[in-house]
Amino acid sequence: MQTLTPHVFWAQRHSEIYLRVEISDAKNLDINIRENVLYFKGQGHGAKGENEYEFSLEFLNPVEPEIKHKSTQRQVNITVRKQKHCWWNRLTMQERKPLFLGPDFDRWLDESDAEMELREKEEKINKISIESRIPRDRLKKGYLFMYNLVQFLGFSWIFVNMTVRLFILQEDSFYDTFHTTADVMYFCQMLAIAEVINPALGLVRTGVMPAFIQVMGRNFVLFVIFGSLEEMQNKPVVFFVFYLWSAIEIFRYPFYMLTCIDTEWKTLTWLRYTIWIPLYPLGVLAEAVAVIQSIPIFNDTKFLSIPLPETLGSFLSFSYVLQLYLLLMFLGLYSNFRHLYKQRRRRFRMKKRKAN
Ligand SMILES: CCCCCCCCCCCCC[C@@H](O)CC(=O)SCCNC(=O)CCNC(=O)[C@H](O)C(C)(C)COP(=O)(O)OP(=O)(O)OC[C@H]1O[C@@H](n2cnc3c(N)ncnc32)[C@H](O)[C@@H]1OP(=O)(O)O
Repeated sequence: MQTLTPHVFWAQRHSEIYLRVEISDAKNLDINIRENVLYFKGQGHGAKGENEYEFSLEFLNPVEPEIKHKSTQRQVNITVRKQKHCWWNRLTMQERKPLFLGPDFDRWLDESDAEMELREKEEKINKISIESRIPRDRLKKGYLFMYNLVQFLGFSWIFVNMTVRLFILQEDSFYDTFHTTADVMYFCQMLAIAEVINPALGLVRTGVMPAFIQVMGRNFVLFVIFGSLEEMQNKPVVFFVFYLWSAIEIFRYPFYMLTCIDTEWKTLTWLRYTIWIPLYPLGVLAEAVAVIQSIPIFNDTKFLSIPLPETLGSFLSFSYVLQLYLLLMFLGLYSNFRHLYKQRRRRFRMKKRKAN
């Protein structure tokens, strides 16, 4: 068996070199790159029958040392990655083209065609990634739409129920708000925990902290102050707290529902980003009144108080937690008021920019 040089054909793209070695049924292949030189050795069937074949090529520019090769019945295909994404003037370091080397016209492209091919490939990838995002987007919007719809229905029921009772029973309706609406309020506020989870999972573009302050603040008042103290449940303050909470939500949730279907109703947007200005401080004030009214009840009943060792006194009253909570409440009000103010400015600035 003699050692011969095979015919080798080449083509390039911006990031790769393709070599086609004209030997069929190749075996015992040893192909590697050392110091930017490709060494090829192998047995196979070429123009002069079954022989050993070998060649080497020193590349014009640096290439990656790892190569991919595949031997078929007709040829050996080699792919080498360029270190830099660029177009080469020729393949080898030596200016004169080796005699055994020629262009692979099946894969040959000039620079501008290769660029076009690259752009087409990128466009295809972008299209695929957009297409794969569409069902996920639909699912997300569907979930948010349903969530907002359920909340809207819940808070509307509370608001309408309280309004009708106010018209019919007038002041008397203040005293049984809890017994007539608490179940629905429990349901809506438990569900509202999703409002902390949604931004945490990246389902809505907003901060986790404002939602956490909002949901935890309300749930503390609802479950701890009203829910656990029967003495609080027939106080008029429940009416004011529930009325103020639901008054904002009957605008906020339909506003979100419309954003889920990429629709905007200007009046609703204005209401969502404006009526919190009087409602939020009033809501916090009503909640603060509820907390203050509950302090003597917690003190008298010792409910939720922590028993202490005798040397330190008998109980650590829950009223200390409530006093701390009152402070937190005003810090929460400040933080969320600032957040909502920023959201309002961002929203109306965006609209102005769109109008110009
Ligand atoms: C025991 C531990 C306790 C620890 C806490 C202690 C602190 C206690 C402080 C308590 C203070 C709370 C008082 C409060 O309870 C009183 C009241 O509620 S009174 C009634 C008036 N209240 C309000 O007006 C507040 C209403 N609530 C809110 O506005 C939100 O809950 C809030 C998190 C405060 C702000 O919402 P957000 O940050 O989401 O702003 P945006 O509405 O502008 O939304 C931003 C973008 O996200 C999209 N988004 C958001 N949610 C949804 C959704 N559910 N579905 C679809 N899309 C949603 C929205 O469209 C915006 O997108 P884009 O910018 O693209 O338009």
